[in-house]
Amino acid sequence: MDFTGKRVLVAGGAGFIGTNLALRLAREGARLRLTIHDKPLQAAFPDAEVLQLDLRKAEDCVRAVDGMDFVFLCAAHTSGAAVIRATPLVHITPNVLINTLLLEAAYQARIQKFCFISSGAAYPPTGARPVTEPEMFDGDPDDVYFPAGWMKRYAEILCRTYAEKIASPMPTVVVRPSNVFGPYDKFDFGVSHVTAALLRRVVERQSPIEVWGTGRDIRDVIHVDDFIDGMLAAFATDLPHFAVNICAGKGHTVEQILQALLKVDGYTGADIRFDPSRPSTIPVRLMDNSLARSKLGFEARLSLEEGLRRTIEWYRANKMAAA
Ligand SMILES: C[C@H]1O[C@H](OP(=O)(O)OP(=O)(O)OC[C@H]2O[C@@H](n3cnc4c(=O)[nH]c(N)nc43)[C@H](O)[C@@H]2O)[C@@H](O)[C@@H](O)C1=O
Repeated sequence: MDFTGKRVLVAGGAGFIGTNLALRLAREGARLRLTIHDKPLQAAFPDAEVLQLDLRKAEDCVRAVDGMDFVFLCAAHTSGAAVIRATPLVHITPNVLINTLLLEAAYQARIQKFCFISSGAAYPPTGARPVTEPEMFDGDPDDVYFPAGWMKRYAEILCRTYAEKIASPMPTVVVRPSNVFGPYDKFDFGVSHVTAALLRRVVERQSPIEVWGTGRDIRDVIHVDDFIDGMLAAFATDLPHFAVNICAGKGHTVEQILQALLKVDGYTGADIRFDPSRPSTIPVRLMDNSLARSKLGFEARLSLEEGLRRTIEWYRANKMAAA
């Protein structure tokens, strides 16, 4: 898809996905508008228009979308296992407000296409079988993701509503990521996801290396560059509504992710301590990537090791250097 000269809103331009997406779209010649809320941009965007807004307010959503061709909703309250376990509701009200108000504002502003980032965590549990797209509503999400899962599901239903169920519809794309990692992720242990947390412990040569849970939880992890490729491929389809898994299509235990990090970074003889008393979430989450392969020709290119190597390099240059 040619973004040259297109007016593109990246809502949540200071976040992990938003920063990576905006960097890509800037390279592709888009005329960017980025919204920020309470944190500054993480990267330099000399040609972008930057608006500081509170997308939980309808009038700010109206300002955000005004004059745009395309909208990517990357603004969201997200965090890892610790927050999900301790305070599962913190992700509900703000996200419900942002999702509903920005969709409505985009529809009223006659935006050409809207992209929503859902989550693989919204699916019902399928055990060791990779979950496919039609299964999203086949039962409740896993209990630990019941609140956040239904919040994502309702936003997906709204995306379908605006695209298929009303007059003058607005095309919408829903991408369902697995566990994304890479540059500009959150590396603060209290809120970070597993890959970022373990990467930081390895790079900082912590000893012992603490791992929450048993290390046997299984996740599909995907580097953010691959995720952005998949998201933009999904955005380029000419379907009125399309929902697709963007994932690597294979699983690794938490212990395997840690071992890969140790190997890539040359940390030998690490003293690893698994702590089952620390928060864990879903034991296994695998996602099927065949729809993305067949419909979009998308497949993640980076191996786990290469994705980790690039992220470690970025972390050293940007986070360690700044500390
Ligand atoms: C896609 C999906 O991704 C996320 O869901 P998650 O995979 O459940 O979250 P996570 O990455 O925090 O944990 C994965 C597993 O890893 C174990 N683990 C070990 N050691 C650490 C550790 O140090 N930190 C963390 N956070 N986890 C650790 C931890 O015990 C857990 O069992 C959400 O953002 C969700 O909102 C979402 O959409």
